[in-house]
Amino acid sequence: MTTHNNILIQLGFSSSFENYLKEKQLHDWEIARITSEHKERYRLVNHNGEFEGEVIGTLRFTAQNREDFPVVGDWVTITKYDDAKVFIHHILKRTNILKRQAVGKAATAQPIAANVDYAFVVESVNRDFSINRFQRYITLCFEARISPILVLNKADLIDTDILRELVEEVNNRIPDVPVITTSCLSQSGISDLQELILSGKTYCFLGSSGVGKSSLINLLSGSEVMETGVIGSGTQRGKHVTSHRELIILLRGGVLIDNPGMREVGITNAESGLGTTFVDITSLAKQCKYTDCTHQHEDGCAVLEALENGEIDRDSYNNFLKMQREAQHYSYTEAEKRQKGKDFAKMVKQVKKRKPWKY
Ligand SMILES: Nc1nc2c(ncn2[C@@H]2O[C@H](COP(=O)(O)OP(=O)(O)OP(=O)(O)O)[C@@H](O)[C@H]2O)c(=O)[nH]1
Ligand SMILES: [Zn+2]
Repeated sequence: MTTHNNILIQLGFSSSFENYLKEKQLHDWEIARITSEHKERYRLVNHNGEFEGEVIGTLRFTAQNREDFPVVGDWVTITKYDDAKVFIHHILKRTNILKRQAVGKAATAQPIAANVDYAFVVESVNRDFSINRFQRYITLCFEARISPILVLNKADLIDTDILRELVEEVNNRIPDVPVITTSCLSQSGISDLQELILSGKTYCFLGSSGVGKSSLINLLSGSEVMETGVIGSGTQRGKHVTSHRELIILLRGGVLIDNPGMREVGITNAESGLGTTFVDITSLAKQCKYTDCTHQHEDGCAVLEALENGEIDRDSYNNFLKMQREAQHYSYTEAEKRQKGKDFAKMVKQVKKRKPWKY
């Protein structure tokens, strides 16, 4: 039993899920984690190996939208009906969910991954580099209650001095988020990245196309991907190797999520994340004369004043306005906002407490 528990913990199972099982009287059920989803066909993994699954029963009939179905990273309860086939009955309460929102379709956020602890936000240091984009991704992470880690990849393409300057600039603009530099070509910094990956935690990779996410994932997983035979015991051993697994379990610990949806995660729905990325601006905003100040032309605007005095960065300010507009466009319901505000404050505390890394 202990071995089973250990494997589940390695796969990302934690006390919050355990508490949920107890609370809902589900603790006698077998549980598994979703590793991929394709048209309502699921792949799952647990201490007994890998399975194919489908959603049945109450879960299926009460599901109203896409979010009510399992996504990659979800923990679910299962029953086996065949050697490697299972029915999925319940989704354990998610710690968070990452969504993708097609531009122009304000109402349809598509869930792509659940229960993600950390995001590696990747940019390449050559021509497309943008701190604003970093800020926007970080905001998205905060919104989803995911702790961001910034990765400046393709370090081989620029001078060490310039790289150092870039890191300094990022640290100045985004002080409370860890920054590391990597090169997939020379493999420098890859071990730093590896060190950040903790056993039992789940990581995703965000960033524009071509910045090197796949290359990083390949280097991190390499030969160390946990194969079915290692996870499974007895009859399932080595039998059902999943070729398109989107949840990669590293042998040395840690779970990486790499699915196609992740590549399209844009920068929307970011309103409640604004407060952390732009903490200087939002705290100033409280001193504005008008509570509904837009910080663009009003009398007694503390933000504009600080901008004039050079106390806040103009790029940050412009970026803040842009994101504020986007966030309003994709705004949440009031109830959702209230809940998010609470969760968010808790998360900010956690991130600050966490910060075990220094550049
Ligand atoms: N010079 C250099 N090239 C790199 C590095 N990392 C990745 N590349 C190259 O950059 C290109 C894009 O890398 P990918 O890993 O496919 O990028 P991606 O972020 O996964 O891109 P999408 O799949 O489109 O999201 C490839 O040609 C890589 O070989 C690096 O550290 N240095
Ligand atoms: Zn103002």
